[in-house]
Amino acid sequence: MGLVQWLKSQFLCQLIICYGFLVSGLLINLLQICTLPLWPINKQLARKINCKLGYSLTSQSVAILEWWSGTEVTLYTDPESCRHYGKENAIVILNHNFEIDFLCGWSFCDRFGLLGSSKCLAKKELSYMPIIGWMWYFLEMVFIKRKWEEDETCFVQSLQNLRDYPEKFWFLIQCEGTRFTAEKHRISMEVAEKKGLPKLKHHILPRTKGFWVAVQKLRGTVAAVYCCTLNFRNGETPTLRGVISGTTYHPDIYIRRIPLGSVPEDETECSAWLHKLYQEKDKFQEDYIQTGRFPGPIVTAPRSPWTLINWLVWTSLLLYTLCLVLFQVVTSGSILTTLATVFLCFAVSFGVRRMIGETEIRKSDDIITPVCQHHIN
Ligand SMILES: CCCCC/C=C\C/C=C\CCCCCCCC(=O)SCCNC(=O)CCNC(=O)[C@H](O)C(C)(C)COP(=O)(O)OP(=O)(O)OC[C@H]1O[C@@H](n2cnc3c(N)ncnc32)[C@H](O)[C@@H]1OP(=O)(O)O
Ligand SMILES: CCCCCCCCCCCCCCCCCC(=O)OC[C@@H](O)COP(=O)(O)O
Repeated sequence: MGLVQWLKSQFLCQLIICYGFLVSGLLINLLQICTLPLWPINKQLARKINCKLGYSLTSQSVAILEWWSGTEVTLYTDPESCRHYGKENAIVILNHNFEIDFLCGWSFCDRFGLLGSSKCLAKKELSYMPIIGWMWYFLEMVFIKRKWEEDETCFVQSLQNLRDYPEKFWFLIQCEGTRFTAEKHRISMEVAEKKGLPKLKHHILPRTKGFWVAVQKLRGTVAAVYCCTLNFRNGETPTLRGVISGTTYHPDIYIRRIPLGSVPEDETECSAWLHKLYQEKDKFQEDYIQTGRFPGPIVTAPRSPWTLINWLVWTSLLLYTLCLVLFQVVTSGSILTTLATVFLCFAVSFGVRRMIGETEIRKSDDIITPVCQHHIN
C-alpha cells in the first residue's frame, strides 16, 4: 500500500470528509429553506437556484467517488445515442444490485451536465434522511410508500409538476423497487412463475405500474427511455465505506437509448414490454459475467474538474473554520465547552454512520447476488 492510499484509509481523513459533507449539507439545506419565499413569486427561478444548490452537495459525492477513490465509470453506448445525452429529458431504468449504484448514476449525470437537476423515484423513508432527503424535497424528487393505493395521487401529481421543469432532467426508476438479495429474488421468481413469465437470473422481477404511469404522464416531456445496466469488474461488491476510505472500484455501465414513441401506451402492453426489456438486461448481465464486457463501443466522457473544485472549496473553508473553533475551545479552558465539542464530534460520527447504513444492503439478507457470483465460484 502506497503512502497516499494509506492516508486515504485513515479514520481522520474519513472523519474530515464526513464533517465537510455534513456541515456543507446542512448549510445547503438552510439556503434551500431561504428559497421558500421565492417559490410563489418566481417558481422557475427558485427551481433553478435549487438545482445549483443540489449540484453543490451532490457533486461532492461524485468528487469523492471519482477523484478521491479514483473510481471511473466506463460507458458502453452507441455514439449516435450519446449525442442526445444531456440534451433531452429521459426516463432512466437501472438495475438495483449495488450499494453505490446511486453514486455511479450521479457520476453518469455529471458527465452530461445533469447532476443538479436529475430526479428519481425513491422510497418515502429516504425523504426523512437529513441533508440528502431534505435536499431532494426541494429538488422535487418523487417519493412513494410502495403501496399503489396510497401512492397514486401524490405520484401522479409529482410527475405532472415536472412537465414544466426549467432544466433538462433524467428521471430514474429502479423498477425492481428494492435491492437485490437472494431471498427477494427467490420470492419474485415465484411470482414470475405464477404469471407465466420467464425466470430472471440477475434481476428481481420488475414492478411495472410505476414505469407505466411515468411514461404516460411524462409523454411529451421526456424524449426517450435510457435502459442502463450496471455491473462491476472482477465481481467487486462496492460499498460507500470503501469509497470513503479510498478504494478504487471498476464499474461498467451499458446504456441503450430507446425513443419514447416505441414504448406502448396500453398498460398491459407496456408491462409486457418492460418484462421483455428486463429479460434482455438479464442476458446482458449473463454475457458480462462470461466475457467481462457489455456489447457496443466504449464512449469516453471525461470527469469534470468542477466536482473537485467545488469539493476542495467547501472542505478548505469548513476545515479552516473548524480549526478556528477548536483553537478557541482549547484556549478557553472551559471543561463544559470541551465536553460539548467532544459530544458534537461523536454526534457527527454517529449521524454519518446512520446515513451510510441507509445505503447498505441488510446484512441479514443473503447478498450473494448472481451478478457477482462468478467471483466467488
Ligand atoms: C445510470 C443512470 C442513472 C441516472 C440517474 C438519474 C438520476 C439520479 C438521481 C438520484 C439518484 C439517487 C438514487 C436513489 C434511488 C432510490 C431507489 C429507491 O428508493 S427504489 C424504491 C422505490 N422505487 C420503486 O419502488 C420503483 C418500482 N416500483 C413500482 O414502480 C411499483 O409499481 C409501485 C409504483 C411502487 C407500486 O407498487 P405496488 O406493489 O403497489 O403495485 P404494482 O402494481 O406495481 O405491483 C403489484 C403486482 O406486483 C406483483 N408482485 C408481488 N410481489 C412481487 C415481487 N416480489 N416481485 C415482482 N412483482 C411482485 C403482484 O403480484 C402484483 O401483480 P398484479 O398487478 O399482476 O396482480
Ligand atoms: C460519498 C459522500 C461521503 C459523505 C459522507 C457520507 C454521508 C452519507 C451519504 C449518504 C447518501 C445517501 C444516498 C441514499 C441513496 C440510497 C438509495 C438506496 O439504495 O435506497 C434503497 C432503496 O432503493 C430500496 O431500499 P430497500 O428496499 O432495498 O431497503
